[in-house]
Amino acid sequence: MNMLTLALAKGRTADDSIKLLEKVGIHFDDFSDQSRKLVFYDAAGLIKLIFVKAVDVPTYVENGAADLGIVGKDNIMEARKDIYEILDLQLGQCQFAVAGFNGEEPPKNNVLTVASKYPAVAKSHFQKKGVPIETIKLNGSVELAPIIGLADVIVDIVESGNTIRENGLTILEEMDAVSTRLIVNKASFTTKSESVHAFINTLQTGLE
Ligand SMILES: Nc1ncnc2c1ncn2[C@@H]1O[C@H](COP(=O)(O)OP(=O)(O)OP(=O)(O)O)[C@@H](O)[C@H]1O
Ligand SMILES: O=P(O)(O)OC[C@H]1O[C@H](OP(=O)(O)OP(=O)(O)O)[C@H](O)[C@@H]1O
Repeated sequence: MNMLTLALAKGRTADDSIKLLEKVGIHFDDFSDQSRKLVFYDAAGLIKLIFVKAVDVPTYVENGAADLGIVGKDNIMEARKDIYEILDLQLGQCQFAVAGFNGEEPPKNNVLTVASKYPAVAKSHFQKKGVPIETIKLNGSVELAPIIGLADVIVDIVESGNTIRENGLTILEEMDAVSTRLIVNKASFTTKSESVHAFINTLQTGLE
């Protein structure tokens, strides 16, 4: 068996991801998302876990710096990397949506302006509908954009809907469902086949 490197997304899904790994018997005794440590080894010595920013997980996996990644579908869709998406881990469940002010007419002469943490996702969504847009990349508090006139609408993640509601916006269009996924480097899938498949099978037992 090869030791596998697993890139795990920091942020709100990290604890649940670690819990899922623990549930299937993969233990990281010294893991704490409060510590400044970025590399952890499982007790059996089979997995080297690197703890990285969610947005960077697909990059680590595509380049083979990590064999495996645990990251949200939002970041996978935005990154458009050449990787395999293998399992839906059913964590961090939410949805992409277009949101804005209800009843507002789309701009007639100029293109629709869309603010998002996910400009590629936004572009692809509106392109499929034949609607030309201009994207404005933001890194958070995206709901502010229509309020202060920075953009006509936003493309963002919605879970409870509280952020949208509390800022006076409405969902104008529902888009793809988002949840945390297991992704695999294409070369590792073949060259480390035994270890990768053992990991996938083990993780799958935690989902049933
Ligand atoms: N409101 C939400 N409900 C459920 N899952 C969410 C929600 N917001 C984000 N997620 C999922 O959790 C992942 C991590 O989100 P989080 O906001 O912690 O990371 P981030 O966007 O990288 O953070 P930041 O850029 O603020 O450091 C997202 O990629 C997404 O898949
Ligand atoms: O529908 P809700 O349950 O309100 O969740 C949706 C909110 O959660 C995420 O924001 P996050 O908390 O990551 O903050 P930021 O992106 O604005 O930094 C997302 O960008 C929405 O703003």
